Amino acid sequence: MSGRLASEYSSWKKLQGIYDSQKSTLVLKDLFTQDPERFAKFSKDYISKDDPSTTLFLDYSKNLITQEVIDTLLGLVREAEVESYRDKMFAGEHINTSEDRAVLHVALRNFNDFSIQEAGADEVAGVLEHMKQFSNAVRSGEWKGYTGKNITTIVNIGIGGSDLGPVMVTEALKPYSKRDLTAHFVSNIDGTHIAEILRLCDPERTLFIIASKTFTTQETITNAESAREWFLSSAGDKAHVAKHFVALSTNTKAVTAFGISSDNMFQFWDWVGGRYSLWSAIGLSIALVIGYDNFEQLLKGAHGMDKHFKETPLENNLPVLLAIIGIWYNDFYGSQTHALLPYDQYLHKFADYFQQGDMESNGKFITKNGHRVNYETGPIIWGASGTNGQHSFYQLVHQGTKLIPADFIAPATTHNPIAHSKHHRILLSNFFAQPEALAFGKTEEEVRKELGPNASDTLVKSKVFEGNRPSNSIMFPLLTPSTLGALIALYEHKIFVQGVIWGINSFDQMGVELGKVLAKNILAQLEKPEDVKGHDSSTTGLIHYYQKFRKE
Ligand SMILES: O=P(O)(O)OC[C@H]1O[C@H](O)[C@@H](O)[C@@H](O)[C@@H]1O
Repeated sequence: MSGRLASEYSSWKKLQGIYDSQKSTLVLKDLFTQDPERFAKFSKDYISKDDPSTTLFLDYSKNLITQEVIDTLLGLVREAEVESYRDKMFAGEHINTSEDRAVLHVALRNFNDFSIQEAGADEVAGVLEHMKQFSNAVRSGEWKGYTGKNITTIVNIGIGGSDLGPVMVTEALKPYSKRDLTAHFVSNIDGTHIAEILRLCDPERTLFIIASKTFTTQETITNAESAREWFLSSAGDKAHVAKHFVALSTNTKAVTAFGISSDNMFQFWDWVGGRYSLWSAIGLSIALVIGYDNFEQLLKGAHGMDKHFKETPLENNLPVLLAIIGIWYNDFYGSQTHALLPYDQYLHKFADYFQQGDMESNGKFITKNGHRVNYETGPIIWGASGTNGQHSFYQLVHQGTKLIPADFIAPATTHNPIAHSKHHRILLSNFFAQPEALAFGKTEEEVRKELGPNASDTLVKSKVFEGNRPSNSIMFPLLTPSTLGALIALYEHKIFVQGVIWGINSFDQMGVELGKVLAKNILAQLEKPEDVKGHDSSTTGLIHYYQKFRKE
C-alpha cells in the first residue's frame, strides 16, 4: 500500500479518462459481436493445486470492460502495491495497523505451506485437534449430557462473525450434515430469539456453544446467561454446566469467570478477525454438524484459494479480477451496491454473510494514513438466492435507474436431482437467462415487433430492456465443503485487494462502537421519564413513548 489516495494513482486518472470517453459507447452487445473470442478471453478456470476436484469457473465477459480497461485496472493493483501487501499479510505482519495486529485467517487453514511467524500460529493444529476430538465425541454419543443421554441439539450463541459464518456454512453444507443433530443459532438480544429456540430444546440433550471472540459482547453474554439460567432451572446442580456449555473465544479470563472451564474452551487469537473467523474455533458448530473431516475439507478448499491468490500472476488471479471489476463500477460507474445472487438454495445465507465480510471490512472513509478519501469505498452488499430474487427485486435490476453489478453463482449439478433433475434444469435455465437479459436486453424494435403495430408507444417503451447491465457468473461442478471453502476465500481476498487499493484498513471496525456506547447510556435511563437526559428531542420523545407502555 503506497500510502497515497487511490485517486492520485496515474492508473486511476487513466481509468477516469477511459470511463469519460467510453461510458456511453461501451455496449456489451457490440463487444460480443466484434469479438467472437470474448467469452474465452474473459473467463478463467480455477483448479486447486492440492485437489483438482475443487474447481471454480469465472465468466467475467459480461462486464463493461475491454482489455485496455482490465490492463489499466491491473496497473492500479500494481501502483497500490497489492502484491507486496498481500505477502505482508501472509507473513503475519501487523497490517491491521490501528489495532497493531496481524491478519492471519490464512493461518487457520495453512496445512504447513506458509511459514508464519506470529504468536499462536503454531497452536492452530492443537485447537483443530481439540475440535476434532470434541465433535467426534458429541456426534458418536460418547459425550453425554448430565442425565447420561446423547446430545441431539446444539445451540450456538454468538453474533456477527461469531454467528454469520457458522450459519451460512451449516446451511450451505446441509447435505453433509448429521441429520439427527439439530443446530440452532441464537444471535439477537431480542428475547424472542432465544425464547423461541429454547422452546425447541431438551436441557438433557442440548449443548450450548458460547461463541465470542471478546467474550464481552452484550448480546452474546446476556443470551448465554439466560441459557444458563434456563438450563439450571432443569438441571439444578451447577456442576452439570460443564457437560452442556463450551466456549469459543480469545478471552480465557472472561470464559472462566462465566463458569465455563478452560477444558471446555476452544481458543483463537487476536489476529483472527471476527468476520474471518469461521475457520477458527468459531467453526466448532460447523464441525459438529458436518463432521470434522468435512470441516477440514472446507479449510483445505480455502487453503487452495489462498495459494492461488498468493502465487498466481495478477491477470489470472481470480480475487484480483473480481476486485478490480468491482472497483471499476464502484468508483467510476458510480454503482453503490453489489448483488450476490446464488442460484443454489443451500447458499441462501451467502449474501448475508458477506454483508458483514465486505461492509465491515471496507465501509470506511479514512485511509490508513488518516486522510479522508475523495472516492467511494466499500459497496453495499446484498442479494438473495435465485430464483426467488426474480420474483422480488429483479424488476429494478432490469429496468430501474441504478447500475447494480451482480455475481451470479451456481453449481452445475445438484445434491437433490429430484424429478430427474428437472428442478435443477429449470433453476439453471434462469441462472443462464438472467445475465443474458441484463447484458443484451430487448430493443424497442423487438418489442414493437412482438406487440404489433397497434401497441401504444408507452406500452412499447415500458417493455424495453436497455441491457448493458454487467454481471459475473461463477460456476462449479457441485457445492462441496472444499468448493465452498475456495468460494469464501475467493471473496475474502477480493475484499482484501479492494481495501488495499482504497488505502483503508479492512481489518478494524471502529464504526460499530458508537452505537454500542450510546445504547449502554440509554439503557440506564429507561426506567422513568425523569431519567432521560442529554438527548435530542426525537430520541427523548421516543424513549418517553416506550415508557408509556413499559411493563417491567
Ligand atoms: O465475537 P464477538 O467478540 O462477540 O464479536 C461479535 C461481533 O461484534 C461486533 O459487531 C464486531 O466487532 C464484529 O466484527 C464481531 O464479529
